[in-house]
Amino acid sequence: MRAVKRLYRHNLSKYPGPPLAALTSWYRIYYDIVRDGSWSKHLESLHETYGYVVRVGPNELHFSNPDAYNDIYGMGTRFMKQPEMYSCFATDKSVFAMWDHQEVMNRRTLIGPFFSRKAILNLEKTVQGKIDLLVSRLMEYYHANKSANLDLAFRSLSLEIITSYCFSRSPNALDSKDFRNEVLIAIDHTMPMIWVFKHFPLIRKLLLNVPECFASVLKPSTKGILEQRKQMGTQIDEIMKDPSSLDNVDHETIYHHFLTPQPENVKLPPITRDWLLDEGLYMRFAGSDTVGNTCTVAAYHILNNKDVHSKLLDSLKEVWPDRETPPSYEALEKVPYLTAVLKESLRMAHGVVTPLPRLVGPTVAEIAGELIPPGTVVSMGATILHRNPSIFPDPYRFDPERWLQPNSFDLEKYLVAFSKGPRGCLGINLAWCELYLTIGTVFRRLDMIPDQASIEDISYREYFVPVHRGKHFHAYIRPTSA
Ligand code: HEM
Repeated sequence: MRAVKRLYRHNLSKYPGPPLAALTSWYRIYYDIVRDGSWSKHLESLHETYGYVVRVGPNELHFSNPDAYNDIYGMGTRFMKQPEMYSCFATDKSVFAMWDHQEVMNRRTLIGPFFSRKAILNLEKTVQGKIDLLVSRLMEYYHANKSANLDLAFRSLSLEIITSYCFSRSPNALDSKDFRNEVLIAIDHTMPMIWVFKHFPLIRKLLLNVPECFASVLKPSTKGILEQRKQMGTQIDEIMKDPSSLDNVDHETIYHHFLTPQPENVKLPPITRDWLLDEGLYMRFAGSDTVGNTCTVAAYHILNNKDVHSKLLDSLKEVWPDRETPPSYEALEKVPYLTAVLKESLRMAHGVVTPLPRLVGPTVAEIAGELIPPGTVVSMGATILHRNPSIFPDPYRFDPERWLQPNSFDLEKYLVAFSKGPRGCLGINLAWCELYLTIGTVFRRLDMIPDQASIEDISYREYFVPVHRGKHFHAYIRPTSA
């Protein structure tokens, strides 16, 4: 009876899609868990078969029409994030997982100045210092005549930057042997669990409440989450016990902002350990692999395309003639070819690969010309937009020139790696700063040669963010000649 209702008498019955998807959420579970992070790939084939709007779950629609992206995520939208998806990161109290619109706006206002362009410009020297350290670590591979794992190297760098900035602590990620830092290993073990957490929330609850003495006997994929919480919890305990300890750090941290007393009319939850822990864990996750992945994808394509590589180096030399004297971040931002390379890297890396689910309501919403009933989960994946051949011809080709044409400005609205609107990326200024300084510095100072590279090295499984598995992209390192 329920099956008949879902198929024929549901308010989404008129939308095309596989009947099994309309009947049960096990359809999605199969692609998330059994086919191990392959949902967004599958969505591409569903759109080829069923058109621009597909019923992909009993209560869920996915769109591929470019206009839909703005209707779902753009400025002025107020759709709630789908709780089932956002709770699976086990950071329920973070701004990322919150859904009350006003509360989110208050929280974003509180932390916004910490990630403003002004704050990031003040941070430039710190970021450049960490990148210089990465370059000198990579030079050790030159002296040892060994190839370096660039995936881990870039992720170690972004982890180091975000941890130093947000918490004024260093995980010493760039000092770890072969960049195998324990936080990165914990993230790698944790990410595949998100689909289990999403579809089976009871497992998440049980796991997070497991006594520490049992944590050591859990398998690595679950132990990593608990370890991460424990490490960050220790710092928060110290701060909550003695807030004046924050006076001794050399720059502001996220805690300085979160612990600032707010006017009474600003609706914010009381400061608790759980809140600070969830914010901290999410910030570290949001700020590390996203930037690291984009750098890896950039490096892979630059090094596998001689023309792009030499044009990039020539354009960098114009603003950076003396190898030992780096220009400022603001000077690098003005190098058109570097900017084009970074935009193309963001397009190919996507940022977040899982379509970001939003809940329509409280009234009917118009999305790409369709009237969608309240309670429907809607989404449109960035991969679908970034690979749309009518917007980005030959979409699998890394082609920075597409961003340098007279009408390239029109393309900007289709680059959605940072998403858009009221829930767009909060760390976007920091991300751009890291991308300019990292790719600028690494390619001005180092000449790299891929080590038996294939596109497989940057192919990914989808665990919300892309996780590059298998061999990882390696390259031999040598200094540039001048
Ligand atoms: C290349 C780098 C980055 C990319 C591509 C990226 C992408 C994104 C995307 C797509 C979202 C929306 C997620 C959603 O709606 O569920 C997001 C949100 C967010 N990002 Fe980033 N991000 C990057 C770097 C950073 C950095 C460095 C930080 C610093 C901590 C950061 C902090 C955040 C936060 C806090 C949110 C949640 C905002 C909210 O829900 O209101 N991101 N990011």
